[in-house]
Amino acid sequence: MLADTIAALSTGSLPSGVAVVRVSGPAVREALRRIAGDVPPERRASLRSFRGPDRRLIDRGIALFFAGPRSVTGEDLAEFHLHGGRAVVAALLETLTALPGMRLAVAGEFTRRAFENGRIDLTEAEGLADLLAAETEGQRRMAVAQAGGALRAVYEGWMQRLTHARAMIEASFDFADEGDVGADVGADVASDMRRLAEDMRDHLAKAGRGEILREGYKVAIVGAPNAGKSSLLNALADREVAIVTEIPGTTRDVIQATLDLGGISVRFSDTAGIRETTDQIEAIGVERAREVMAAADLVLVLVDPDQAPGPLARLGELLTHVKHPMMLAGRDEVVEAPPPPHNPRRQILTVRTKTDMSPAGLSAETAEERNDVRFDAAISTQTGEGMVALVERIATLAAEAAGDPDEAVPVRVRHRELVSDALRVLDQYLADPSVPPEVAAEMLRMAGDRLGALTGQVGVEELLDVIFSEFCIGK
Ligand SMILES: Nc1nc2c(c(=O)[nH]1)N(C=O)[C@@H](CNc1ccc(C(=O)N[C@@H](CCC(=O)O)C(=O)O)cc1)CN2
Ligand SMILES: Nc1nc2c(ncn2[C@@H]2O[C@H](COP(=O)(O)OP(=O)(O)OP(=O)(O)O)[C@@H](O)[C@H]2O)c(=O)[nH]1
Ligand SMILES: [Mg+2]
Repeated sequence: MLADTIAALSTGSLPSGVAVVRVSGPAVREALRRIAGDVPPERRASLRSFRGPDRRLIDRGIALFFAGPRSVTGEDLAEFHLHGGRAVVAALLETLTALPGMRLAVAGEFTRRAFENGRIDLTEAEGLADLLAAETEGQRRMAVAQAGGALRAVYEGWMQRLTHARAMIEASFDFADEGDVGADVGADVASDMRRLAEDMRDHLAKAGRGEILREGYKVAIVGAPNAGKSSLLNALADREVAIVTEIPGTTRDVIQATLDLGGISVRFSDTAGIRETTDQIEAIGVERAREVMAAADLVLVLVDPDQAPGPLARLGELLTHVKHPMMLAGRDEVVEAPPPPHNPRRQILTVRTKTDMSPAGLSAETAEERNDVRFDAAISTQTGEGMVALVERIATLAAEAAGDPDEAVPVRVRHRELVSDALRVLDQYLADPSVPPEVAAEMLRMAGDRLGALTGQVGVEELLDVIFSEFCIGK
């Protein structure tokens, strides 16, 4: 596969000001000679006429040549910078793919070659994928750190410690008959492995933060029908995402809008008003609201204090629901379906809505009295009152939950699972470090293999297609 030379448009959709076509592999020099007339000096922008097989001019543009292994892919690599017209790019790609050994690249293939040639490890490749997908400053910072080797450094550091420990143990059983070296080595090794297990536990404790940065901080907007949930979503998104009417039970599905709050992607979900209902469609909506609530990082519980205090209109009762999302009101039994994974970091903010409508007499205190719970915020989507304060509050909570984007934390489920696997084996060893040295060494090898799978050194062949297909063509 690496024998092929690959070509692709690496810049965005056409037409564009300039388009960059990248070519990587053994036929690069020949392609440059045929199309640009010569192999330009390495790593220098050179103006050339690009010509087709008939020697006719395709375009005049910039050619760049990177000799392997000093290139992104580790192979000979050329870039053709041309005018970004559809026919211009099509003519160049046609000329290129007509050359022997040349074909179009598949998605992620340049990056995959960088990996296969040892230029980057798997966590760096994942970081690049995230960098291309980054939409907020937090996502960009996290991805650029990971693409630059922040996670790789952590995992390779751990692997080195495991390898060192194993070497010490293996040396001890080679020289076991030369006095009591073995016992001392065992104690030293066990104490460093205990520290390593702690480092892994700290790292795992931060997994949620990476996932929040990468996938977004999830905010559920819940409350009784007509509380003003969809109005809040629309006000936040600054457009009519959800239908708003004065009829209770308007929203039946989960409606989402994503905002960039201080560099963190925050995903708001508007939900169906929670109440007992015989309407089958609405009931499904209520069920979905519970699921969204359970998985959220933050639940905004909205209450319109003027609303007739019917079932679940009172905040106290509603909160019981929010805290136990899978329990149905007025029923003792838990819903049959297995509860969705309950987010342990979940926070709750109570929000009083429609402050513009409250009769003059209904002070905040009275509103709280009526609802037997105090409100964290009070808003009117009509006048905008309280909106800035609420958004700031959410932004602060999101920033706290996401933590420092520059710190190397596990960002994918894959990272969390493999580190957990490694830690499990290590803990097993630590539970009884006095096992025979052969067994101890084998356990440490197993833990190291799990980390090797993280960086792509060990048994990940099946995974590679999945990871690299995430990229666009030309990357
Ligand atoms: N035109 C262009 N811009 C681009 C890229 C590209 O491929 N082409 N990149 C695509 O991702 C990024 C830059 N990444 C790059 C990473 C390494 C090397 C490189 O030549 N590395 C060699 C030499 C290092 C040196 O001399 O400092 C090496 O690592 O050995 C080039 C670009 C973003 N901008
Ligand atoms: N005066 C005033 N009316 C509001 C405010 N927010 C919402 N409303 C009105 O309250 C009614 C219900 O608003 P929605 O946003 O649809 O309420 P909801 O919670 O999404 O309702 P369901 O989807 O039925 O659960 C509509 O008539 C809105 O115009 C507000 O801040 N002030
Ligand atoms: Mg609604």
